[in-house]
Amino acid sequence: MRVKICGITRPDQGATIAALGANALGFICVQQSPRFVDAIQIQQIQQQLPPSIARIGVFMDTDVETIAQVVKIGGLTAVQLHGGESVEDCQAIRDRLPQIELIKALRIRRTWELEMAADYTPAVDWLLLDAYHPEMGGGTGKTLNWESLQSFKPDKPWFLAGGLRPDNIKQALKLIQPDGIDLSSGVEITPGEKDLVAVQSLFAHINGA
Ligand SMILES: O=C(O)c1ccccc1N[C@@H]1O[C@H](COP(=O)(O)O)[C@@H](O)[C@H]1O
Repeated sequence: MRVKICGITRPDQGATIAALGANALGFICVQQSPRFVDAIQIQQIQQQLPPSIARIGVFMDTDVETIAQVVKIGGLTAVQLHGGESVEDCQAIRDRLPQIELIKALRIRRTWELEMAADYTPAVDWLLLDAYHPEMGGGTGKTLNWESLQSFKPDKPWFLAGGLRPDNIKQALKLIQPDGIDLSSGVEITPGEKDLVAVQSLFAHINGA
């Protein structure tokens, strides 16, 4: 299973979280977020990481050339689209950056919105489900209704996100079996400052300790 820890802002924390067992790290490329990091900061963080770890840039409704520039400077291996990007937008990014893994996040308010996933699967590599929040784009700490996801079986692998924490991860994984999990505020002291003890506890829970 992929385990992504998102909202990394510091090289030392990125390296430690990779050593603790994360196989993907996320960088928030959304200027309005308190977890925002620019391309140079991402470059500095990623220089401390093992080559095997996925480096995922999180964008919201960003133009394709800006994304391409951050990918290049920051050394990203994947792009997560967390805004209102259309299937055509995803395809345009895929055409511009064919070597980059593409993840489309869907912020789910009502169960029927899961049907959108089928439209996106041909254009992306992964899906990601996050909880909807009226004022915030992400990093909200809000959980999805996990029972309602039990029949969610898209044609592409998917990440479960939204309000996951060391103390609820086992319950979530008992109900559903996503291909990856994605945590941000649930392993933080303050936005952008990760709680390394909480990250350690997360891996202990996942690994059944
Ligand atoms: O974390 C942010 O600040 C953020 C801002 C804009 C778009 C996405 C953002 N984060 C994403 O939110 C989810 C998880 O959040 P949480 O665990 O509920 O705090 C994750 O996919 C992040 O990539």
